[in-house]
This record gives sequence, C-alpha cells and structure tokens, in this order.
Amino acid sequence: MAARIMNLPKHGLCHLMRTSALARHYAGSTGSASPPQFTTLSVDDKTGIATLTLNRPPANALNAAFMGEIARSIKELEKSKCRGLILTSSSERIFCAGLDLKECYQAEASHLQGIWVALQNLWHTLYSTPLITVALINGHTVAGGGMLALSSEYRIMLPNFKIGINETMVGLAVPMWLIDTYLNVIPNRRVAEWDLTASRIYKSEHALKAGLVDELAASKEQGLERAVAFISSYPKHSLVARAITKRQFREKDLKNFEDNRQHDLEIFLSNIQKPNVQSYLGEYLESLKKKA
Ligand SMILES: CCCCCCCCCCCC/C=C/CC(=O)SCCNC(=O)CCNC(=O)[C@H](O)C(C)(C)COP(=O)(O)OP(=O)(O)OC[C@H]1O[C@@H](n2cnc3c(N)ncnc32)[C@H](O)[C@@H]1OP(=O)(O)O
Repeated sequence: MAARIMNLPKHGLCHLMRTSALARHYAGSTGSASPPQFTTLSVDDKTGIATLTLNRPPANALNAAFMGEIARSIKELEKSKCRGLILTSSSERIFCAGLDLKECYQAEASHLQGIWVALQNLWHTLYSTPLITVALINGHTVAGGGMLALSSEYRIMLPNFKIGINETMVGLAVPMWLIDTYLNVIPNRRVAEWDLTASRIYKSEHALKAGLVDELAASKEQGLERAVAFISSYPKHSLVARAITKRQFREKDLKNFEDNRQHDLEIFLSNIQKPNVQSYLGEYLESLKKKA
C-alpha cells in the first residue's frame, strides 16, 4: 500500500467558527498552522483512507493546541480526495484521557476559554465532517476522549479498556451537545440518562453489548483492517449522498449547539473556576499521580 505522511497545509481555522465573537477571537489566535506536534497523519493513496494518530504522551490529554491540530487535519482532509478517516492512538494503553486537567487547574480565565472553545470546535468539526469516520479505540477513552469516539460514526475497540463520559463524577454537568452525541449512539434515553448521570464507565466487552462500540478487535492491526473494511464498504458513487444523509441526521444537534455555543462556554467558565471545583480538581490530579 502506498502510504504517505502528510504535512498540513498552512490554512487557518477561520471557517470552523461561526457564532460567538469570543469563539471567533480564539480561532484567530490558534488558527496558525504550525507543524503537527501531537499527531501523525498518513494517507493511503490507493484506498483514500487517512489515519490520524494521537500522540501526546502520556495520556493524549487534550489541550487547545492538540485539539486545534486534530480539527485542522480533519478540515484539510475534507478538502482532499480522502473518503475516510481512522482516529487512533500511538499509546498502547490510552486512546484519550479527555481534557488536560493539569491545564484546567489554577489556570487564567483566558486559557480556560481557549481550551473550551477548542473542544467545541473539535466536536463540531468531527461530528459534522462528511468524511467516513472510525475511532479505533486502542486504549482507555474517557470524558473528552469519549467525545472523540462517540462523535465518530463507527467504533472499534480493543479488549480490556474503559470507555465513558465521567463528567458528573468530576463535579460538572454534561453539556447538551454531548448528550445529543451520546443519544446518537445509544438512542435509548433511559440508558443514556442513566449512563451520563451516573458517569458510567464501560469495559470494552460491556460497551459492545450496550452498543456503545460496534466491534471488538483482538489487536490494533486487526482493528485497522476492520476500520478499512468499514470505510471501503461504502461504494464510491454513494459518497456524496451518504454525506448529505449523515449531515441530515446530525443537523438538529449541530444547530442546537450553534444556538447555545456562547452559553455553553459561559457555563464551563463559571463552573470550572468555582473554588470547590478547583479544589476538587487539585485532589483529583493528586489521585492520578498517586496511582503511578
Ligand atoms: C474537575 C474538572 C473537570 C473539568 C471539565 C468538566 C467539563 C464538563 C463538560 C464535559 C464535556 C466533555 C468534556 C470533557 C471534559 C473532560 O475531558 S474532563 C477530563 C476527565 N478525564 C478524566 O477524568 C480521566 C482521568 N484519567 C484516568 O482516569 C486514567 O488516567 C485513564 C483511565 C485515562 C488511564 O489510566 P492508566 O492507564 O492507569 O494511566 P494513569 O497512570 O492514570 O495516567 C497516565 C498519566 O497520564 C496522566 N493523566 C491521565 N489523565 C489525565 C488528564 N485528563 N489530564 C492530564 N493528565 C492526565 C496521569 O496523571 C499520569 O501522569 P504521570 O505518568 O503520573 O505523569
């Protein structure tokens, strides 16, 4: 297979953001296309399938630069002739541990704002992309990591890892756009409500039974083969109609998000800066360290 590593062209993020002035301001300040730092991107010229590998050790925790990089890659792939995207991790244990909590602790408001706007943009970009998207979950994926997996169209997971959205457990409410994303995968509202209110974290095998993931693969190599097979199962002539149909399914969620984008940012900023949340966050970070 003829695979190549792509350098991202020097395009900005300006088209990723539409509503809030704050959001537009932030996009301007992070939209510069510096060379990829936290991801590698390879494209198979024969199949038209791209593989974006998350590579921010130790936990692929999401900071603004990392999230901007992922979103820019997706946008660039949309402009190319790529048909599909596989998201995976270079780590053998962690697909993505969610937001970089170290960067959320005792941070300036402007920094927190940058993180949240980058998360909003990344969600919007991944959830709305016409590309066929597969998350190859080769490690634990929680919170913002769960968001990456659930925003993709198809999930293939390796055994013995954890997946879920644990925001209530860290003291904060799940935003509506993430609830909509969850419901798009688990349409049973009762189960979804239970999972998200209880911060339920599934092991791979249970995630498969619950429909949170679509397949288990024995190894990353097998997972990659299955991901390619999934993307290739869509005939070329169907791709435009497929993309429009996908968009229609997701349109209401995207509109709800756009209508509430600024409010969502304000809620996050207000919650994350509360002394009790910061104090809890400090303890939580200590507990993560103590595990080592
Ligand atoms: C309390 C504030 C929350 C703020 C956000 C609230 C927003 C609410 C709205 C929600 C919308 C969606 C957005 C989500 C927001 C988030 O993503 S919040 C992030 C929550 N993430 C977590 O709670 C995950 C914490 N990590 C783990 O549970 C485990 O690390 C793991 C299961 C992912 C992996 O376990 P294991 O393989 O045993 O590795 P560890 O030894 O635990 O970790 C290795 C290494 O990574 C560091 N690390 C882990 N997670 C993070 C992280 N999220 N941020 C920064 N760093 C992280 C960990 O400290 C270890 O570092 P060292 O090796 O000790 O240096």
